[in-house]
Amino acid sequence: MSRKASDNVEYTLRSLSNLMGEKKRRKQQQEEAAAAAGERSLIASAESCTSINSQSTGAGDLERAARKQFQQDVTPAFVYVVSVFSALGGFLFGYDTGVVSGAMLLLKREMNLSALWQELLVSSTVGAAALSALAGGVLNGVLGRRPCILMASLLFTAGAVILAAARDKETLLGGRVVVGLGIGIASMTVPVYIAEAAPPHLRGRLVTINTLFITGGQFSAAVVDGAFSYLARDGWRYMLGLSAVPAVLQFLGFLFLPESPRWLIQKGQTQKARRVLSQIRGNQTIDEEYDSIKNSIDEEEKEGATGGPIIYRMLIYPPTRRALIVGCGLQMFQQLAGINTVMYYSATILQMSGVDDDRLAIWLAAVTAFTNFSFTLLGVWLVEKLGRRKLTLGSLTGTTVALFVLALGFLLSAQVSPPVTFTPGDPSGPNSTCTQYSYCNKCMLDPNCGFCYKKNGSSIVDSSCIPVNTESTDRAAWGRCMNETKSKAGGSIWAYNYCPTSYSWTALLGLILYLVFFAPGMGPMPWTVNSEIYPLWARSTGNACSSGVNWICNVLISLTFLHTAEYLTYYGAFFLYAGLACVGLIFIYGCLPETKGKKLEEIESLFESRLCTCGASDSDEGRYIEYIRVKGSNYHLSDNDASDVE
Ligand SMILES: O[C@H]1[C@H](O)[C@@H](O)[C@H](O)[C@@H](O)[C@H]1O
Repeated sequence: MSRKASDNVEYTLRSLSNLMGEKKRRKQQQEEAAAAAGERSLIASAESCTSINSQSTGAGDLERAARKQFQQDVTPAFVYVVSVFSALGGFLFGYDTGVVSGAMLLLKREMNLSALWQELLVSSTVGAAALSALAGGVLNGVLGRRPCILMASLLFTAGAVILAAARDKETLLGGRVVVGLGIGIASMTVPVYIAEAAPPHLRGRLVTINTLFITGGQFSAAVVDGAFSYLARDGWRYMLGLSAVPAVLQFLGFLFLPESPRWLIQKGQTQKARRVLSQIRGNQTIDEEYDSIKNSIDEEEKEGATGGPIIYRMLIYPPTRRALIVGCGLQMFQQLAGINTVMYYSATILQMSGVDDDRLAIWLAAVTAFTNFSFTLLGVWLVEKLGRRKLTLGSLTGTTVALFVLALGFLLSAQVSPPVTFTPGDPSGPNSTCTQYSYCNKCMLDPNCGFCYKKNGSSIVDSSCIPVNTESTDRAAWGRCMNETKSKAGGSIWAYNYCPTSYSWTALLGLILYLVFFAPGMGPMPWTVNSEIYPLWARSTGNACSSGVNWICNVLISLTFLHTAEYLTYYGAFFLYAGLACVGLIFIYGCLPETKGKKLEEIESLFESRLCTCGASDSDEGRYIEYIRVKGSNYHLSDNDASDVE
């Protein structure tokens, strides 16, 4: 800022302080008293005051200048360091869930893995993550956030070492379970830790960075998969073992990073909490924030004296019960909208669209992961501009449309599905089911069969339906497509899981649209919103439950996709996801309140009215409360009302 400009700001800030005058101080005293009795009244006063504020443009300018000044000196670099080191947990979550698909291509050959073992290696991680996310609630409450993050990084490191050194499939399974335990704990702890350390005006952005790291981890995994796929032997050891690097980095970083100040206050370690809070707030006075956290904890303790397990107390207390329903609902709809099916089957979708080279498909899958990553970046930018509610609603609307486009793509492809024109003799006997199908779409829906064809220009010739090789779906059990080498100039092409048609590009369009819309909102918001909607006493348990729901629905959707497609066909499955996304849209429209800019201690009041009327309060922009600091003194933005400026 130039000297002149900064003088101006100083001048306006000084005038603003003067304007506040005696009346301001009196009002502050009243507010402190009100704060001790609960902070509800602040919201009401903010509602009325903001409308008066908007009448005075001059006051608006002053506010803006003051806010700018405030934001400049409240965001010390340390809070970013804390967030980035925590978000390495998100990176490992993404890397370890993403890397397995590429590693599997090599592993299944080298270790001769059956389909059951392949499925076990993929889903054991997700299953273990579901269990440890649920258990993470207790661990977080008892041990604190920092030991849980340290524990997760140790598990990630141990898992990576076990996997890289594995000699048999049983050890691989053990390693995948250890990694899954780390993922579950990290997925529920990291967002909570960041939310508790962040200042309110940056909280959404910093927590969303964690999801950026998740999708960044998935993208890095895709690149590593691509690079090591050229290594015929032991490539998978590097793919699976490389995650030890960020895991060790996180472990070392967290040896020096502090515990969450809110957890420390809750456990009565107030001196330490003060030290940590001033460390992460840099040059700012922390008294107001400290008192507000302390008051709300004292109040919670008085109210929560009823005893019993936390989950029981959450369920009998309406605001936390509602928050839990909203949090779990968001996580459930994130998975029911099919993100991991789309990511997992992106290779198939790409092949459908005419990519018939394996290597190219692997690299294009990296492009898909990159789209997910780069549009999550858009979410990081939008979350503090649009707010959580608008971002989630916009994102899910687009995602639903994309799912319909995907479904239509599969439907059109099925309708113009190429016929079987060539029926070679089956060496195992004449009655193989595959050779009895007369169209590709029937053939592709049978998991035991694949479509083998040649291309003459753009038309499909010499097409047959052949049983798939029991060891690898990459080739036919016998005949022209037995060899994995693909198409190349006039050769035969093996299509497993898809049919080549001229409408295949609609599926590619659907895929791109899906990621563009899903990534900025539905990807990160369930994690972000869950990190902020529970009061402190219920935060670990609430996040444990909602993360558990996320992982359980993840297993459910990815494991049932193939069967769903078999019963309902591919387009039927995507129509089903689109339908579920519509239900999610209604739920979010009705039930998700806006939490942008609010202090964690204020958010509970958003769930005080009946469930699914909270969405309505979003239009009430007057509920927005912001604290700004002018020349070292804290004051409430709503104090700048007409009577102060007269
Ligand atoms: O928020 C994340 C992200 O969207 C990932 O891409 C997805 O794989 C995860 O399941 C989800 O929880």
